[in-house]
Amino acid sequence: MKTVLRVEQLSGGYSPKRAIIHDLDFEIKAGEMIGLIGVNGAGKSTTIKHILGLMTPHQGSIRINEKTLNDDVEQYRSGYTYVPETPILFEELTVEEHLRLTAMAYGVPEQQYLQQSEQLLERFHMVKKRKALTAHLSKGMKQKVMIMSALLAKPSLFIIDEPFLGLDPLAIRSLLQELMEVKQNGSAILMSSHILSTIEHYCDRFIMLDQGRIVAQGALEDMLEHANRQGHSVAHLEDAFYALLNGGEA
Ligand SMILES: Nc1ncnc2c1ncn2[C@@H]1O[C@H](COP(=O)(O)OP(=O)(O)OP(=O)(O)O)[C@@H](O)[C@H]1O
Repeated sequence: MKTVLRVEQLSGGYSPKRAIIHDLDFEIKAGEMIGLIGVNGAGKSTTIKHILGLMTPHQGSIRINEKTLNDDVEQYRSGYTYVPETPILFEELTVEEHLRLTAMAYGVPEQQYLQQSEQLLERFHMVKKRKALTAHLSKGMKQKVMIMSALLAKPSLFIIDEPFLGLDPLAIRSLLQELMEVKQNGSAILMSSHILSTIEHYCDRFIMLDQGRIVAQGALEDMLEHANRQGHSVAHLEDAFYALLNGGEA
C-alpha cells in the first residue's frame, strides 16, 4: 500500500532552543487508521501542528503523498483535512452552506456533493438542522459539521483530534462507521484520542508518545507484547498504556 504520511526524524517545538518532540519516525499507509496516544502534554497536538504545516520542524521531514510543504504547498495542504478538538465554523453560515463551501474548496463535483451531503446529514442525524445557522447548534452538533465537512472533502489523509468528546453514542457510532468506509476507500487516518477503550477496537496501529518521544508503536498485539516484555501482564490498550508510562505499574 502507498505511504500517505511519512514522518522522518522529526524534532520540533515552540522555540528554536527547546524541542518538545524528539526524533519522531513513523508512517501511515493508505487504508490505515493510526491512534496517536499519550498523557496530557505528551506532545500529540505539537506533532499534529507540525504535520499541518503550522510549525516548522527543527529537524527532520514530513511528507504527505511524498511531498513536503516546501516542495509544493498547495499539494501538501490539499492532501489532508483536519478536524480539531474544538470546532471552528463560520457562524453566519447554515449547516448546508458549510458543507457546500467545503465541497467547493475541495473541488467535489455537484452531483457527488448532493448525494454525499444528503447521506452524511442522515447518518449524523442532522437532516432537521440543515438550515440552522452553525452559531445555533450544540457543541456536539458543531463537531458533527466539522466531521461531515472532512468526510465530504475525501482527502488522502484525515487528521482528527480527540473526535469523541462531546459526541453522543449515536454520533460516535456513525463516525466510526464512516471512518471504516474512509479506510476502505484508501484514505489514511491519524487520530489522537484518550478514549483508549474505543480506539483499541478500531485503529490498525498505535503510536504512543511520552515526553515528546515515541515509546511504543505497533498494532494492539505489539503494544500488549511490549508492555508484557517489561514484566507486566496486560490484555487491553489502556493497561498497556499505564504499563508503558515510565515502566509504571499496570
Ligand atoms: N503554544 C505553546 N507554547 C509553548 N509550549 C507549548 C505550547 N503548546 C503546548 N506547549 C507545550 O508542549 C508540550 C506538549 O504539549 P501538547 O499540547 O503537544 O500535548 P498533548 O499531548 O496534545 O496534550 P493534551 O492531551 O493535553 O492535548 C507541553 O509541555 C506544553 O506545555
